[in-house]
Amino acid sequence: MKRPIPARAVLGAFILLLAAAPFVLPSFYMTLLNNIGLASLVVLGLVLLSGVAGLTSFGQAAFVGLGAYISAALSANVVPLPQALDWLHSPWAALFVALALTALLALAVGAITLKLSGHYLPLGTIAWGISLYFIFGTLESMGGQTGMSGIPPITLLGASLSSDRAIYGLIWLAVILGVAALNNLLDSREGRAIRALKGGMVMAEAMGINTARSRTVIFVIAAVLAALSGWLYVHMQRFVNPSPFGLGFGIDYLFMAVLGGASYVWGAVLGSTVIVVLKEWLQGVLPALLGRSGNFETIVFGLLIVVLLQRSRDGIWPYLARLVPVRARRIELDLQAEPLPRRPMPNPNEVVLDVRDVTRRFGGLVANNNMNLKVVAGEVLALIGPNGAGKSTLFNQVSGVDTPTSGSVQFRGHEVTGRGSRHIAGLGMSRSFQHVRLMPRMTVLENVAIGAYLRGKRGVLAAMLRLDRREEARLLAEAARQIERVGLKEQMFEQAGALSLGQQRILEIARALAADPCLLLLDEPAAGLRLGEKQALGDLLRKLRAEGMAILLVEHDMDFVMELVDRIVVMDFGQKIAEGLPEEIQNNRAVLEAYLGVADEEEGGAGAGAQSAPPQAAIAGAQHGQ
Ligand SMILES: Nc1ncnc2c1ncn2[C@@H]1O[C@H](COP(=O)(O)OP(=O)(O)OP(=O)(O)O)[C@@H](O)[C@H]1O
Repeated sequence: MKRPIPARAVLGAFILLLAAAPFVLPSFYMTLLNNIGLASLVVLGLVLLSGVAGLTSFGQAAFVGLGAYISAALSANVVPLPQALDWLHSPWAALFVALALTALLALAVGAITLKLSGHYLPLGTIAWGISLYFIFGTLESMGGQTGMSGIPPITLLGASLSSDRAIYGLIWLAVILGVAALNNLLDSREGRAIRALKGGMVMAEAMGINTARSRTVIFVIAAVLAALSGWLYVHMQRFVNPSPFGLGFGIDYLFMAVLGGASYVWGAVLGSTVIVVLKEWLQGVLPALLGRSGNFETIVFGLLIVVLLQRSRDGIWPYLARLVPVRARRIELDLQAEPLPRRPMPNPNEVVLDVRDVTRRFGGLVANNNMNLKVVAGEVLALIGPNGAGKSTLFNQVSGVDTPTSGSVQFRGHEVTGRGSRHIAGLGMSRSFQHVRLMPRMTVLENVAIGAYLRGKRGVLAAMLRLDRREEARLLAEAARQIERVGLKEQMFEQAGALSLGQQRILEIARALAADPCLLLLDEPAAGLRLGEKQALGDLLRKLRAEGMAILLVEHDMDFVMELVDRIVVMDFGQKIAEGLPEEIQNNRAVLEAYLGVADEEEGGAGAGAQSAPPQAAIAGAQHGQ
């Protein structure tokens, strides 16, 4: 097996090669490299948007056009300006105007399109992609479909970047800075929030992440990167017309992202390189081979997409990474980092959660019917009941995933009925899920750090510029402490997807604890755990209870419940049928009936059997049998 090369050495070699290129390569290759760099900038945005966050956009070429057209209009004096604003005609000033206007338009377009989900979102991006393209064609003052020339080159330190060789350095500087900024972003609090978008809105919002904001932020970043590419392009070509900004190019960019490896930042450069070079080569070879002219390369690309999607959805970056193994930078943990501030715990016996007459109807089905329960600080309350009793539905009403049809939920004295889960998480309620919701490709440490999202403040820009390191060290140290606390220290740097289901459940508890909650909602925490793991979980929950935490859990494992909890609420058909101490519940006839379907004693049969069995075993046995 090859020894991995340090990432810095590979990057250094790559930059050296890039720096040497203008001194050794003929003009044709400089044009090719420029085109690769320009495409890479757009595809970088797509990696963030589609690969990392799962939002597919076909419309990026239109943003390239926007950057190009705005800069062309300003710098070629198409827009008449008063003399005081003459400086706006410089390509550099035009760059800032182009980026700012593109960001504004992306905000507006994003506000409409990003509400769409599933395949409606890509369709939405196609719609505005086409619209913008046609708008460019209608700009008569800029030559309409024919286009316009006379756009000045960029000048830098008195030198005019009018040749391919001259502008090459600026293009690739932008690419390298773009790669660095995105890598920095993804390795930060906001980056984890963006990566969590792929895990679904419910999990991300429950961790306090404003998913709508995160989606908008990456949409704007991707649009600005595309506009930057457009600016460089238009001042390199010194000519603009709508054709390079149409839907076909939008598809090409997406293909570059998929081919390179949509979830790898460097995959953007790889995908762009392969497609730009292949296109150039095929455009020469295929017409000569077939004896007539035409865009035959499009057919080859179509076939290539189909093969790629079937054989390697992760693109070709993983193959390259295997060929040249790079030693990834391991996250550095500073366990001495100043601990994050903690929220004050509720007073002993303070009512932390108060559920009053909560009813939730789904059409004709009443999943929760006038449910009432209270959880006090320093108590573990179990919510039990047969499958379909309505426990998870109640969890959703409490945690803000869903809104009750009627009734109210109060958390620490705040009315939280119908407030979103993000708001409730901010007040100190944190949860795990019945079906684990974590990011399988992120490490255990990073997954748990998502839970601490609300305990940090540094934003996207600070992350890109690496100004967030102190806070980041504190967040990671907190995540590491919670991981140790739940007993997953050995697995800290493993991918979460490689853990057993039981360990993944424990990870979710660590993630919930990283939020510093005062109420913990655990949905079937013991499911899939081995005996030793269950005992360790029980010990942990007892310790948390002793610290004053309130815990509400849904659980089917009756041995686990009876040994651990202080009180039990039993549900059946959406209603509360019993409430009391574990020993009271074990002897409660209504509970036995609910679990075993026991009829009145007089009817005998199953009822008689159930009566003779020890109640706890009867409940547990019935549950397992379901
Ligand atoms: N979004 C929904 N739309 C329609 N019906 C729903 C919805 N969510 C839950 N239900 C129904 O509400 C009832 C209660 O379901 P719920 O998942 O809350 O039960 P549960 O007690 O958590 O069951 P389990 O122990 O199997 O998880 C079920 O009949 C279920 O089919």
